[in-house]
Amino acid sequence: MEIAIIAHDGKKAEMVQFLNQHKDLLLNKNITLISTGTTGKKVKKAGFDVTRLLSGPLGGDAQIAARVAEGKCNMVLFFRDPLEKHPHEPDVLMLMRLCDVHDVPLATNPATADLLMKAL
Ligand SMILES: O=C(CO)COP(=O)(O)O
Repeated sequence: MEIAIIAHDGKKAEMVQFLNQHKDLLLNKNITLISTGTTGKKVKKAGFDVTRLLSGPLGGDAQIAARVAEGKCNMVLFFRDPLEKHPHEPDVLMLMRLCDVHDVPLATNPATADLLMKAL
């Protein structure tokens, strides 16, 4: 299955920590990771195999949203930073909307993502 991982700047360290906590599961379950550009760079540096798309502000969220709409992406882990403003907020909302339209599991914080990992 394909899982998208995205983290705003203030949440990137938490994303890497989260992935490390679930490393065994992510490596053993035939899971493919995709991500927005800068998140992917950090995640790759931490030793994970990930397909990087464009950076969020340049359209990365929109690319992932398209994969959700096409039925290619099966889960989205999106650690948003609710305390920061983002120029591409419309793209962020579109991604979350399409997850709801297509009933694709979406976690926007580590606690929820943790529950989704338990369900895998
Ligand atoms: O902005 C983002 C999500 O909206 C994340 O993009 P980056 O991973 O490129 O920082």
